[in-house]
Amino acid sequence: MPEQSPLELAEGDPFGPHNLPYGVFTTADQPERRRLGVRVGGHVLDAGAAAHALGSPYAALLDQPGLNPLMAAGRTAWRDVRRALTAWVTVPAHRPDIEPLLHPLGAVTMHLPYEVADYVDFYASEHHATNVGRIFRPDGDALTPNWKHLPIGYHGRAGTIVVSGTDVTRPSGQRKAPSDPAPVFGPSVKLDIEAEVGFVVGTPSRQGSPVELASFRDHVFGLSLLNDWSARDIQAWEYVPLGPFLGKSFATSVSAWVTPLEALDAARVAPPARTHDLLPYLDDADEEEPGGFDLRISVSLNGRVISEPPFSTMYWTAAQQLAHMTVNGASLRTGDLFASGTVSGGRREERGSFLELTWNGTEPLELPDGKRTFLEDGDEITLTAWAPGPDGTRVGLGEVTGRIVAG
Ligand SMILES: O=C(O)/C=C/C(=O)CC(=O)CC(=O)O
Ligand SMILES: [Ca+2]
Ligand SMILES: [Mg+2]
Repeated sequence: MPEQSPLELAEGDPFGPHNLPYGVFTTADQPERRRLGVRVGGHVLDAGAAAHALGSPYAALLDQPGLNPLMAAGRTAWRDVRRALTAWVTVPAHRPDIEPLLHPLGAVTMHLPYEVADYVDFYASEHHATNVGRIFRPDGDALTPNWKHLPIGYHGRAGTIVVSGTDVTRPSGQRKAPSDPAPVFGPSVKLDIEAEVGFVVGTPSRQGSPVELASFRDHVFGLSLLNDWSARDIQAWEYVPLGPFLGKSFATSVSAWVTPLEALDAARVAPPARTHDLLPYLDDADEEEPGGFDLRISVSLNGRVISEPPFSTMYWTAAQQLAHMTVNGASLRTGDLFASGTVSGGRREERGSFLELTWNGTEPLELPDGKRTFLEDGDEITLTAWAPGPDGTRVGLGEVTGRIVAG
């Protein structure tokens, strides 16, 4: 019997031709040569080599060590390249050219797929913000007065974003519990995760020109799963009044795969009903396209699912976040990454952080190997997700994984 082609995928494969996420890989025989790849089932297609083999006009965009040139090329190029890739992996006549350029995922090393420019992190889940407000500020209102009027965010540290699979060293820092007489220094004892989705900018914008809600698709290339590792003890002491700093800047993990927005057309949903009138630049009531995404996230600790945060519950949309972060005229650069904020649903088993899952350590998770409050050295956290695709298919978003090592 002839060997089955890697292009003949099982029915319902979440990495079929309806998905085609981008990544950057190296092979063992050429560990220094980073190449742009596209995931097809359990393989990665060497996109540059495929473009050359087929005489494609997109070879200059695809024969690259990273995604930046394609991201900068703009929406029409994104659509055309995706059409070409779809044909390359589906038209039988291309098989003899394409098949030799497919590498099994187990035989490649994945890298950060683009150079991160600026990094911004939002705070867009009403459930998360309410929980964190109750925990950190028990004497005040859970939501701050501005929360329903603008998507709150802060600028993070672009240079410490790492690709899935990278170990995370437990950070040290200052902490001071309210009952402590003075601050102490040492390894964080409240190391946590935040299950998030990161949106990456392709097309830049000019300084002084805000990006409107309706221009979201012209600028945003795609999205990835993201874990915003957070040291809650460092954060709780340092954040007043300027916000998160060292408690969140030591490492942020992203998936090796960037899913193009076009692959998620069937996953667009309306965000939750707005409870407050919005200023015109944020008012999405009359937008043609619903601003939410129906992404079903799953969080695992050492291989066991501990939470399933639903992204569809996010109050602020990525388009509103983009409009807000540019409304003052701040420009966008190719590679700017903005994260959604922790995704938490309304139920306990939908919370996207240990802070919330264990109520700041006061209600430990009961796991087969004992009670758990925050992360221990050796723990491995994996986020996965899928979204509805066309015709009842699923779009896999890959995974972001990281293991805690002692500091
Ligand atoms: O309310 C606070 O003091 C801060 C809460 C956070 O941890 C902010 C954050 O990282 C935003 C998010 O991921 O939703
Ligand atoms: Ca965060
Ligand atoms: Mg972080």
